[in-house]
Amino acid sequence: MSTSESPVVSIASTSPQDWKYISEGAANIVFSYNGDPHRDPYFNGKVLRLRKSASTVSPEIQGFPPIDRLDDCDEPDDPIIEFQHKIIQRLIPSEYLPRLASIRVEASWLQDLAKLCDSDRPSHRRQKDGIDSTRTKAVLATDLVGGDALAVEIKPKWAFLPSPTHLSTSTFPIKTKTCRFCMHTHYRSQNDHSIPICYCPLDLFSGDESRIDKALRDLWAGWIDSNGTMNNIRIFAHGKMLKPTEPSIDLRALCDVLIPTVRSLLVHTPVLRTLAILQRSLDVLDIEGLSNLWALSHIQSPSESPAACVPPIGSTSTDPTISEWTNFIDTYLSSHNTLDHAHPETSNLRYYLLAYLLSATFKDCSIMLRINPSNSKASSDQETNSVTLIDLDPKSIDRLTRWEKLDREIVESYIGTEAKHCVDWKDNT
Ligand SMILES: O=P(O)(O)O[C@@H]1[C@@H](OP(=O)(O)O)[C@H](OP(=O)(O)O)[C@H](O)[C@H](OP(=O)(O)O)[C@H]1OP(=O)(O)O
Ligand SMILES: Nc1ncnc2c1ncn2[C@@H]1O[C@H](COP(=O)(O)OP(=O)(O)OP(=O)(O)O)[C@@H](O)[C@H]1O
Repeated sequence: MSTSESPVVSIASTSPQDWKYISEGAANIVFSYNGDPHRDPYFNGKVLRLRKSASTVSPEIQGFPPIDRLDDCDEPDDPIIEFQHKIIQRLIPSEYLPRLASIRVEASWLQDLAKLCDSDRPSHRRQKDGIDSTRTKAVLATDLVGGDALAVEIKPKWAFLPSPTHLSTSTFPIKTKTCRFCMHTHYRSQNDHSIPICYCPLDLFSGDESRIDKALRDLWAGWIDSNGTMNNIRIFAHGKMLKPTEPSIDLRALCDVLIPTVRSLLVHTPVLRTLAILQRSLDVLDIEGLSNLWALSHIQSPSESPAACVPPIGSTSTDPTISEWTNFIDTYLSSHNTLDHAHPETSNLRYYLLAYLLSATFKDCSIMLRINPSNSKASSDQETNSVTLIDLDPKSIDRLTRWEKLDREIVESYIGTEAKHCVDWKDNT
């Protein structure tokens, strides 16, 4: 597949009917190429990742120019392409990443695809959003679920307990005992009693085979209990997402194949450990410490208003450009460990803001595990099992205010509950 530097090809040489719905998240919807492999070989083994927009929001409100004013050449490539190429690949070896390329798309083609896929989409997503047909560029990526392989997607979420250094006296006893994911699950379960509650990411990230096994069995139980709607685990066969209630599935046999194979893949891949180290080291202050540093730097700044008027965290900051990200990674790789994180300097506020944003990317990505059928004939081109990280988009700095508020609400909702003890992998090393 071409890289971001190559000429951008157009989707128009395929028909919307050639694309099969795979799945979607909050921001993107993904289709796999299912057309004639000889007519359009460029698209074989690829998925199309399209941005979504809120159903009721007009393009002007989303901040995009209206369609008739968009010059095709003006729309930049989706930011994930350059971000993965120039930033993520300096932290994660490219063998664990899908290949990405930019592709031209057209409004009428996208609108036809939107009609075709409507019935495949989950109703809670359909009510909220749809394919953003004002975009003129999308992303082609390696298809990680197609072919004969089984694929398991795990969204592991937060890998660590925070460093106690910057926690307040009230949050310290809670946040150092129960992990953020388990508290978030508890918070959500107050409004939705059907949420599966067993899975703990610290088991999955523990490096300990029996705890990884427990995490996988908890995810499996969540998959069954939620009828495949829990977003922390998805299972695909022949490019299609499975539901546990599908009559053709032998659940026992599937579980017996999947859990040992996925466990073995996870025990042997460096990906989980790398993710955990990145998440932890980039979120070294916790949102509480970052918020204190933000407030301090605004109080100290002579041009700012008095302390009482400190703006919400991140609200007056701009999103980093790619060159700022590049400088950040240079500093992270050369000097992160030399900084005194227990006493962060206000002059380093921007560094810590970017670090937190990047940590958020690694807290929200997913791992795609491909398991090839063991009974297939051995051949020279037989694929091996693989582990790939997906959904490594840059996060916007305006999320910081929401993350700070959410952190407060999650912890407050946990006060007074019987605290779950989540064991951090760092305590075992
Ligand atoms: O805030 P969280 O931890 O709930 O994470 C959001 C995810 O919810 P989850 O907890 O995985 O169910 C959420 O996932 P779902 O839509 O719930 O599948 C998104 O991944 C969201 O990121 P973005 O809007 O795609 O950039 C995620 O938002 P960010 O926190 O990454 O901004
Ligand atoms: N390269 C790929 N091959 C196969 N399936 C994919 C690929 N990339 C994404 N998918 C599927 O599409 C889904 C949505 O993609 P993605 O996670 O990138 O969207 P998102 O909106 O950013 O998600 P989230 O809400 O979790 O942030 C994934 O959860 C996965 O099931």
